[in-house]
Amino acid sequence: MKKKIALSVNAGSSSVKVSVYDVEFGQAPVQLAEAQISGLTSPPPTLKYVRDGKTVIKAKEVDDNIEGQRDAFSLLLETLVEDEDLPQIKSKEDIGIVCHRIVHGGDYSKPQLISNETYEHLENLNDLAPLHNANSLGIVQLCIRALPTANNVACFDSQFHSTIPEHIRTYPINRDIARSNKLRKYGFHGISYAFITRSATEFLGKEPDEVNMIALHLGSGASACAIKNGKSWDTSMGLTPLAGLPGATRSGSVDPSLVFHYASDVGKLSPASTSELHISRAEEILNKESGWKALTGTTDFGKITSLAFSSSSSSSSSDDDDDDDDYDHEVMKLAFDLFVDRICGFIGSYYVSLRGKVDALVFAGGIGEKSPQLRAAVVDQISCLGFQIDDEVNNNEIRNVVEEVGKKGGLDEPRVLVVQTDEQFEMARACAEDAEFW
Ligand SMILES: Nc1ncnc2c1ncn2[C@@H]1O[C@H](COP(=O)(O)OP(=O)(O)O)[C@@H](O)[C@H]1O
Ligand SMILES: CC(=O)OP(=O)(O)O
Ligand SMILES: [Mg+2]
Repeated sequence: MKKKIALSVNAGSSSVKVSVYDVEFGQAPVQLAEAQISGLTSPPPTLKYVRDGKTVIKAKEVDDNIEGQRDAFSLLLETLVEDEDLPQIKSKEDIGIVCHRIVHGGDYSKPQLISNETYEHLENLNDLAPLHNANSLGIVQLCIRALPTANNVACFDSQFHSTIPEHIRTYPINRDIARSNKLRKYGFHGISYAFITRSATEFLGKEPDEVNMIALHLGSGASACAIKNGKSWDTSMGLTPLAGLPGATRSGSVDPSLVFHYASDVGKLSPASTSELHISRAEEILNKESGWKALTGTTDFGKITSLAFSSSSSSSSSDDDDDDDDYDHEVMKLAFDLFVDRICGFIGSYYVSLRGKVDALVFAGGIGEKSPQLRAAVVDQISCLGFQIDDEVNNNEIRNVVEEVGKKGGLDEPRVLVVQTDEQFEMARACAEDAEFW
């Protein structure tokens, strides 16, 4: 009977989450601890640490030396190794497997043990996920050096979407160039969609190949996914994680010509390019200088929501303060309404693409799980399709992995669920099942 301690590392665009599992080959991983640093795009970043299901550190501000995902990971690893009440990791040698979330996996259709060859292959994909892949590979490098006894495994966000049919994943461009440059829809957040699909299918009491859903992963990066017979049928992100819905610093889909009218130097390499990541000004503008940050000045959608719903005629002491409050309220409401509009656009399109056979709409990700206002606004706009929110349940704190927030209507009426997605668990689960990583 083989047992190992596994770390699952999820480097998102605004956070790094690391979970520790006791893993037995072929069995479901058992979580021992979870540490995360969030708010990397809205400093100061904060550290949260949970051991044995109990919160040890709730939201400790960490100092400004945390420059990015790699620094955040170092601090998380230190937190775990130095915790005397986590006896399973007394030293770094106790860690047997590290599962890394790699957002762009190109054509890989299963997780890969990271050898020199895989690493080089993945490096070539860095430019196609400019907020993710190079950061994750930085963490992989650190693990190779700091944890020499561990197997490093790459798990891909794009893998779940390998089932998208050709007519949906193809862009209407020259076919030879598309083939040679591998230009097609890949799709991301797939580790999360795999978790969502299994959890929601079990909750609905259906067989895996008989469930149709529209799932929304709404976090710093946001996407929608149409799931047909348990498999990805379409998703809103594309060749890169820029397409589709807007995000914390991303524009989402805009007219492709827009960027050429935005500034004159957009074809040039950005000064922020490094030897690991080549990024043009155009990509930098649309990936890092747009989205909620550009529109409202904050990447925190919780703040956007509360200001959007605050009264615009507050009784501030001066006229200037009143003007500021009005501006905040107006621009936050604009951002909120814009997001609802774009999300509903995808739901409508996927509802038709799935021929109206939809068992459930699922909300997940930081915003999907924590914003009852957003869920209510979306469901209200799509009520013509039969979706209905239960206001009382929707406003309660979400405690279980899957919770129903829709009104329980007739048998044929689509359900509305919230899934507390867990990408770290999904990666550890996949690694526990594959003998190659043991
Ligand atoms: N109470 C809240 N209401 C709305 N949005 C929230 C709330 N709390 C956190 N968020 C949003 O969730 C986002 C983080 O989502 P998450 O999925 O954890 O991010 P990442 O993409 O880094 O993995 C934050 O950017 C924040 O905007
Ligand atoms: C793919 C993606 O955008 O991921 P995240 O939301 O974690 O940044
Ligand atoms: Mg994420």
